[in-house]
Amino acid sequence: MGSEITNGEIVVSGLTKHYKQVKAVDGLSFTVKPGRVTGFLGPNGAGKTTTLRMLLNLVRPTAGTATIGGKRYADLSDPMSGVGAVLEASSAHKGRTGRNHLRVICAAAGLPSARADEVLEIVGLTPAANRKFKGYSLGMRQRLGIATAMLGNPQVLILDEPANGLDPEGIRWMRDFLQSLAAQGRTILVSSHLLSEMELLADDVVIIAAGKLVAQGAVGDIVGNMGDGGLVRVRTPKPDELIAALDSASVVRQEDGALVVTGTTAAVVGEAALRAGVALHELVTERPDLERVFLDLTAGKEAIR
Ligand SMILES: Nc1ncnc2c1ncn2[C@@H]1O[C@H](COP(=O)(O)OP(=O)(O)OP(=O)(O)O)[C@@H](O)[C@H]1O
Repeated sequence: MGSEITNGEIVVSGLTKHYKQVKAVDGLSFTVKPGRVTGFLGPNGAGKTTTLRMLLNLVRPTAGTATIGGKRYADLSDPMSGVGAVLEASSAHKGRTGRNHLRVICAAAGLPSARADEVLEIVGLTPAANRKFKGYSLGMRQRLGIATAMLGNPQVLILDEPANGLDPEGIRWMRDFLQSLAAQGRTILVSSHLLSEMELLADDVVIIAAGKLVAQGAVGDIVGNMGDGGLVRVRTPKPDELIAALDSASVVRQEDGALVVTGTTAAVVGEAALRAGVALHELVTERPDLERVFLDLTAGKEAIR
């Protein structure tokens, strides 16, 4: 792996990018740890791509800094072995095979052409190595993009929306692939606008909206906190007695006779039923629609722009 970066921690500090009136990124600070897959999550237009572009020295910040392994990208002497990135759906010369596409880049970068076959193997594209790019599916194009980013055997991998358009099997492959790279001690940063994707792919998550940090932490903790607004669905032959035993303001009667209780847990409802001496025929916790909670968490911020 690249010797220049030994600890590929990404540190974003006070990062800001203004385009005339638009505060695309606005005083953003977060860190990304090596050895983990970190999801960079935010609704469309939140500023994810602009942040990644600043990290890769493709856009100049209005203020603040972004470093990888303690250095700005522009100061890396061998960026290819330090950082691999795929910012857009991969494109290649349509009539060129995947293998030749990679060989051309190897030649330009001074890498042995055998490296092309190694990265094809790493991303599972060997069977399609001699097929032309124009015949590649979206999933194969994503893999070829990642293969390109892996040419320099980078310590840090940055992928913009890598799961976009993948089918469940493709997402499962992506998860296993990214997890295996993280297990080797690499730093993996992947963006998405879908919480459900991040739940599948990431260990940690950084959530932004309107260019600002909303939350950062282990994906399980963040999703767990979002789940606090859970619902308990309960069915009893004596609903009036149960409602009397609960905070009635939190209970909604359903048309099918069930009760839905908000802001509580199944344990609290079960114990209230026991105290009231009513039988329960059903008691389930319903997970809130996390995508909905995520949108609520990040909504309203749009208006700030
Ligand atoms: N070159 C530019 N000039 C002007 N405004 C820009 C430019 N690049 C981005 N923006 C604006 O900055 C904001 C953030 O855009 P950005 O692409 O970083 O968001 P994003 O989170 O990556 O969204 P998406 O998922 O849609 O790509 C948007 O309002 C966008 O219109």
